[in-house]
Amino acid sequence: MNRAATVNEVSNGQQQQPNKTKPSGKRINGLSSSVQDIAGLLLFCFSCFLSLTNTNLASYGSFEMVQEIATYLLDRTRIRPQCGIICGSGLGCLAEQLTDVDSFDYETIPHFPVSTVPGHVGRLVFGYLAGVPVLCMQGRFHYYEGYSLAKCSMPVRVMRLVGCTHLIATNAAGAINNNFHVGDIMLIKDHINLMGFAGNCPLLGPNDDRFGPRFLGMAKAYDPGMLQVAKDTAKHVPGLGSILREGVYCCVGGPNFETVAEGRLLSLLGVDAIGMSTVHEIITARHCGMTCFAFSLITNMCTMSYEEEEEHCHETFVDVGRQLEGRICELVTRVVGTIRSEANGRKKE
Ligand SMILES: O=P(O)(O)O[C@@H]1C[C@H](O)[C@@H](CO)O1
Ligand SMILES: Nc1nc2[nH]cnc2c(=O)[nH]1
Repeated sequence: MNRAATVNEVSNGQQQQPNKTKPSGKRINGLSSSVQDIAGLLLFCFSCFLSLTNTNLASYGSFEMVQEIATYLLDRTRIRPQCGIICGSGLGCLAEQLTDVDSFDYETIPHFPVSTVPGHVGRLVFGYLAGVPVLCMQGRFHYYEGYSLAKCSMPVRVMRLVGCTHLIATNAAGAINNNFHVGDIMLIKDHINLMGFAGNCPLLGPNDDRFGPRFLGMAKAYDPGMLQVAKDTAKHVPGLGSILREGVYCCVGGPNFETVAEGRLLSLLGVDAIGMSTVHEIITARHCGMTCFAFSLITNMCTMSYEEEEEHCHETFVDVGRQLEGRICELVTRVVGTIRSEANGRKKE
């Protein structure tokens, strides 16, 4: 049995020891057999709960499984992407910019989860943006949909195995920073992995060195070069400079939005915007050596006082994305364009 198969079997709970229940009818510590039966039943329920919880947290997608998905896709398209793009809520328009596309609905791809959130179409789109071969995830997976963080981020490993060296992740987020406005674009310069603080991480479980190292530095998670390109782009795209911000993103599990106390706490921690994605995707991408760039579309202001009206509505968030389509597409196209020049530069060396 190979190591990756072991990872998977452990995560699916199939290799666990069967419960060793005590034979009923005997007296232990003076307890009657019916009390013991109830205690045994409770123990059984508790261990089922634990194993379910573990399945939800543990790793998903052995190297072989991810490779099978990559091969399935590469056998069906001639495009060899250099950059993966993840479209956040209301940002699916990015995929519509691609030319010469080959699309795959998630349902048709082996081992792929399905999208359950409105505004996340559920399609992988291969194509060209600014002449660069790219792979767009038109719809991502969130922890609150019931997927483990490893499963949410598994497509990033697929991107890597089909050849992507770069990742651009986008999301919809609520602003904590009160200098921000709805409709701003926040370039992510760093993140706080709050779920990781509680021991939940996409890299949980045995490490497969074919993906990346066991221990991973995250100090340069967001590539300073790509960040600079984005800032420079703002000088050339009308209406972009005035809405471009930079800040720290934090992912919470969701699907509920934050309480006032939670918003205030995250503000104290140095968070500028809160969302429900991206962090685990970036960790997974950095683990397999990808260069990362990410931004948040500010769709709402987080409710920071009890006097404020709470105005959080997913459908409205999706509309904010539609209104800014032009500038967002221009930003992403220009950033992707530099990947082509980078690759050409390397060829000439
Ligand atoms: O996929 P993203 O992170 O853009 O989605 C955000 C977080 C929730 O899924 C949703 C809330 O409206 O938008
Ligand atoms: N957690 C969280 N996610 C969001 N996604 C879009 N807006 C928000 C928000 O206010 N909070």
